[in-house]
Amino acid sequence: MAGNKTFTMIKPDAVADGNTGAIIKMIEEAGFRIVAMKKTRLTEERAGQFYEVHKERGFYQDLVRYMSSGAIVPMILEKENAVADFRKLIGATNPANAEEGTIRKKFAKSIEANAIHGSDSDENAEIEGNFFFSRVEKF
Ligand SMILES: Nc1ncnc2c1ncn2[C@@H]1O[C@H](COP(=O)(O)OP(=O)(O)OP(=O)(O)O)[C@@H](O)[C@H]1O
Repeated sequence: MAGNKTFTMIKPDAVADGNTGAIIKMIEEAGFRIVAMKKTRLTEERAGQFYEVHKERGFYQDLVRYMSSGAIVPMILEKENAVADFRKLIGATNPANAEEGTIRKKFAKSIEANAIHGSDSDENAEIEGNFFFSRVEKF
């Protein structure tokens, strides 16, 4: 039976450092199927839309600048219990608190340049996936 879905994107620091392949390997080895994937770049305006929920936070402007500073690799992933299991695989937002064996422990540089994003609910996974991919790309 098909599992449920989550959305992720490899962030500019990790793509620029050449860690895309290693991160995708960890994701697939953890049992996630890649439903959709591309390499693209966000304008400041689109990055601002994506992180709109953080608009009032002090780090918002820096985050928008950082997220539009280089290429990213967004993906839709499928697995049983996808959202929770993926959050476990990526580890804590701040890499200083991320557990051994997590993607952020291995690849994140700081609380901002933390290598990867993972949706925090089924509802947001759907919204975020639709932000990057059209219906025909999701197979
Ligand atoms: N205090 C902070 N200073 C700088 N950047 C931050 C800070 N807190 C969060 N961020 C950045 O904003 C992103 C979104 O913050 P959020 O609290 O939603 O974390 P998260 O859910 O772990 O991350 P994501 O949504 O990217 O998976 C973080 O991944 C990080 O890049």
